[in-house]
Amino acid sequence: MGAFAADVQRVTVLGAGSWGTAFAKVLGDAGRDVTMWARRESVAEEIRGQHTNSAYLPGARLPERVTATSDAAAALEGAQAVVLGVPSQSLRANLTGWRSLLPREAILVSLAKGVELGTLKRMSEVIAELAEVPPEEIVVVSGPNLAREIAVGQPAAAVVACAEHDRAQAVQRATSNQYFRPYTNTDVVGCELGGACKNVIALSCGMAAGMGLGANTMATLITRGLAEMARLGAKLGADPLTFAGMAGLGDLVATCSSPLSRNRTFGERLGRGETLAQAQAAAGGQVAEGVASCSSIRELAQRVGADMPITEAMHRVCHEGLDPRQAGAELLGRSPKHEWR
Ligand SMILES: NC(=O)C1=CN([C@@H]2O[C@H](COP(=O)(O)OP(=O)(O)OC[C@H]3O[C@@H](n4cnc5c(N)ncnc54)[C@H](OP(=O)(O)O)[C@@H]3O)[C@@H](O)[C@H]2O)C=CC1
Ligand SMILES: O=C(CO)COP(=O)(O)O
Repeated sequence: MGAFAADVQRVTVLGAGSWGTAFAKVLGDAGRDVTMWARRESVAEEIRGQHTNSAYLPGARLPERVTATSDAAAALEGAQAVVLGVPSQSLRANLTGWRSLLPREAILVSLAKGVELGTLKRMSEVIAELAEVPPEEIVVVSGPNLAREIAVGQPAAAVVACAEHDRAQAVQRATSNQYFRPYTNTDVVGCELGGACKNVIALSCGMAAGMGLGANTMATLITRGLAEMARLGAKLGADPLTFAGMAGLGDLVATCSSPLSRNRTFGERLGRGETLAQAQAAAGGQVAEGVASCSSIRELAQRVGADMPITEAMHRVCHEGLDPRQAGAELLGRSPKHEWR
């Protein structure tokens, strides 16, 4: 029997946005007792009193066993697992405030899909650094999990990754329910890179859609996006198979094709000719992780010598003012090459 054979019953979810809230519902529907931390007391009050989070997940109802507070210390008391559900670029600042409150034995779970600007760290690396625990102990959840679909109980699968397999299994048990099927994996690097990179590829697919382009272009971007994330993964020690799984191809297909994706929608606006500021304003404060991650992933790729032309193009469109049409022309104008070499 592994160290985590006993069930995790009390879970804290830090972050009450789209995915933090939908994930709390997944846990509640799996029979766990969940306390959420919301940055705004009004959101916590609505979750406590009405079991809804109407700003983020209209139409969804949370189980009775999910409650919320805006007091992080109260939320974290007695937690057996702590789920980090805030955006990637704010994780360090948030965790700096929470680190002294984390129960020592709690399993730490990351939901965030991004690479930190500046440090170029994956989210599990940021968590391990601030919580002062070995990186092998951090659990990552990733996969094709558009929050609004999960929140109304539409069936989906995910991957729960941790180098220590019994920790992944404990989180797998805590999140398995009638509509959510988590698989385990020990390749944390691959799962995190898949989740972060697909947001950048979703931006490119949205951009293509905004320019009126069709299925062939989408399939090309998804397939070549998969090739470039796998190249980065190979340089960083990921298992190539991971990219064919939930956190790679699975999440690419969902995010690149769904109008519910914030990254795809953001790209679509750029493709229609809106500026970065206009697209940001239209997002209404909700995070499109690919906008920051295209820069951090590009830098990581340069550091390890991985060729990532779509990511490079997205960085130049988002942050250097390159016209999306010109980006497309430049991608097509690259010198001919073999599909894999
Ligand atoms: N949405 C989805 O379908 C999925 C998202 N993810 C990933 O989960 C992570 C969280 O995303 P998601 O829940 O969708 O994000 P949202 O933008 O929907 O919500 C972010 C949440 O974090 C809070 N927050 C705390 N500190 C900050 C800060 N400094 N800046 C911004 N927000 C802050 C927000 O509070 P407030 O409400 O007060 O702004 C809000 O509760 C991301 O990395 C995302 O890629 C993964 C799978 C699915
Ligand atoms: O990660 C997601 C689906 O798996 C959510 O994607 P968006 O952040 O683009 O909405």
